[in-house]
Formats: sequence, structure tokens, C-alpha cells
Amino acid sequence: MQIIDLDKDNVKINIDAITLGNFDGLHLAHQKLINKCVSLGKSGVIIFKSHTSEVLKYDKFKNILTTDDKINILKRMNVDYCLIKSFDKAFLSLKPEEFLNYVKEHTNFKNLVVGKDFKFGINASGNVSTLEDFQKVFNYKLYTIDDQFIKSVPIRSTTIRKFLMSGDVENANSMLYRPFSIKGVVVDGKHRGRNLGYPTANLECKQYIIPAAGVYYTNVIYDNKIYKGITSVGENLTYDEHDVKIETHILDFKGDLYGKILTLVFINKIRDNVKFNSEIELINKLKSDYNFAKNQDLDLHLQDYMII
Ligand SMILES: Cc1cc2nc3c(=O)[nH]c(=O)nc-3n(C[C@H](O)[C@H](O)[C@H](O)COP(=O)(O)O)c2cc1C
Ligand SMILES: Nc1ncnc2c1ncn2[C@@H]1O[C@H](COP(=O)(O)OP(=O)(O)O)[C@@H](O)[C@H]1O
Repeated sequence: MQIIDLDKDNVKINIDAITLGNFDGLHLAHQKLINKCVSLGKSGVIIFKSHTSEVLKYDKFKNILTTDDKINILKRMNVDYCLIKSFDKAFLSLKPEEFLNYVKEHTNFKNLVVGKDFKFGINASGNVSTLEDFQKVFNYKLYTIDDQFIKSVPIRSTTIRKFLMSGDVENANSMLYRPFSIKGVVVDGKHRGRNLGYPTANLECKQYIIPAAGVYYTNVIYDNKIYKGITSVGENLTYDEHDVKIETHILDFKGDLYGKILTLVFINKIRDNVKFNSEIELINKLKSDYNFAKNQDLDLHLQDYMII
């Protein structure tokens, strides 16, 4: 797959079919649009850059995927061109015909694939009917893909975010059609875990939306291997510490992970975080979390995770 940064490269290529959008999550409905493009010949996907950590102050701006994750997934979906564009003011204020002209100039697309609710151009003034009207002017054929549902609920990035923020990782995963994953670097904690018998790799990953506080059964990808993990998201209530941490004890693993990159794959929630009356009670609960994880199947293959 060729990656083109439209902010930097003034390209003029010939693409048979394109689709475009923010594509946060690249969920099952996004996948349907992209697969349609891929089936129509040389395919291109225009993605808007994900917000970076500097501008992330509120959860609603946090991403399910980083731009790099999106690129990795599109590669696995056999897309030929990934075109990346900043969602800046100038681009946002284009009229629908200027927007289409911009895309046509750079890609010379013959087919355009969008969802029924696709909006574009200044004040989101362009929609599917605008795109139908402009087919002759810009010489393309429009394909629209119907809404996709899971258990009668329409698949949307905002719905997936809501599932994650309520700890419902399983419903988020079924809409994503892969397990929700985050990637980050291992940083120092309080160095207490090793003395409890459960060392925990503390992950720093500011760009991502993080599931609700709680204890999760996770899988951990490190150095091209998959391990089972038990992950605590939230405060160390037992120690009256109120910073939110993402920390994972990896089963059947020993080694120094500080400064290393881990991918954490959320499979399901085990329980809520609890303020224990003693360290012994915490250790006993960690043991039962460990046993829960031990009894789960590690049934996914590396390639199923898609973002690595
Ligand atoms: C699977 C798991 C479950 C945890 N559950 C709780 C909990 O319910 N309450 C709590 O106060 N801390 C919980 N913790 C966090 C521990 O307090 C923390 O890992 C320990 O204090 C070590 O901290 P450190 O990494 O800063 O050394 C949990 C940690 C893990 C890995
Ligand atoms: N099975 C394991 N799971 C997680 N981390 C492990 C494991 N074995 C060794 N480690 C190492 O131990 C560190 C965590 O130990 P811990 O005492 O909890 O320190 P910290 O408070 O800095 O996280 C990890 O960052 C990693 O380098």
C-alpha cells in the first residue's frame, strides 16, 4: 500500500475507487465501504488525521485508533493507496463542488463509495444527494452502502466509544469486528507490584479512548508474541492513589519491559475496582483474577488484532 500525505505531496494519481472519512475505529461498517472499494479495482482511502495527544483534553476527542493504526489496518485490507489529510479550517470550509474538485484533481477517481449518512464540505452541506447530482460533472459513479446493524443497533464510532466508556468491551468488539486494542510504552509505577507477587507493566497511551475503570481480561502483544493478561484500569483505591493507570500483569512472562512498546487487547471485563481493607485481600483477589485469565482460551492469532 502506498501512503500519501496530501498536506505535503501534490500528487495526481489514477484511482478506480475511493472512499473517505474520519474512519475512527475502522469498524464493521467502515470495513464494508473499504471492501467495496477494493472490489472495484485500484482502491484509495482518504483518512483524516487523528487528533494528536497535545489537543486531547476531553474524552470525546480521544480516538479508538491512531492514524498509524488506521494505516496498518488498511494495509491488511489490501487497499492500494492511503491518502492522509489534515482536517484543517481551509479544508472544512470548502464548498461541496470545491471539495469534490480537490479529490478529483489528486486521485482522478472513477467510483466513489460512501455511507448513506456521509456529509462533507462547509457546514456539512454536501450529502449523498449532492454526490448523486455531481456524478456527471466530475465523471464518477456513486455507490452508497446501507447502515449496518448489530443486534438492531446501528454501528457507529460514537456508539463504540459509549460501549468502551461503560466497560462493555464485548459489544464494542463486536461492532469493531476485532478486539479493541491500544498501543503504548511501559512506564514506571510505584514498584509495588513485584512485592505483591504480581508485577504490572504500566502503559502510557494518551491518544486513545480508555475503557471504563475496572479489571479486564486482556491479551498482550509483545515482541511478536501473544500472552494472557489481567489489566487494571483506574485508581489504586486500596492505596488512596487517585491517578488513573492502565496496568497489566502478564501471565507466564518474566522480563524487563520498561521503555518497551506493548499492545493491549481488551477481551472482557472481569469486575469493578475495589478499595480493599488490606494488601492481603488485594493479593487474594489478584489470585482469583489470575485464575480467571488462566482458564480463558487464547484463541486469536496475531493477525486478527490488525493494529500491530
Ligand atoms: C488485575 C489487577 C486488578 C487490580 N485490582 C485492584 C483493585 O481492585 N483495587 C486496587 O486498589 N488496586 C487494584 N489493582 C492495582 C494494584 O493496586 C497495583 O497493581 C499495585 O498497587 C501495584 O502498583 P504499582 O504498579 O504502582 O507498583 C489491580 C491490579 C491488577 C493487575
Ligand atoms: N509478568 C509480568 N507482567 C508485567 N510486568 C512484568 C512481568 N514480569 C516482569 N515485569 C516487569 O516488572 C515491571 C513491573 O513491576 P512493578 O513492581 O509492578 O513496578 P511498576 O510499579 O514500575 O510497574 C514491569 O514494568 C516489567 O518491566
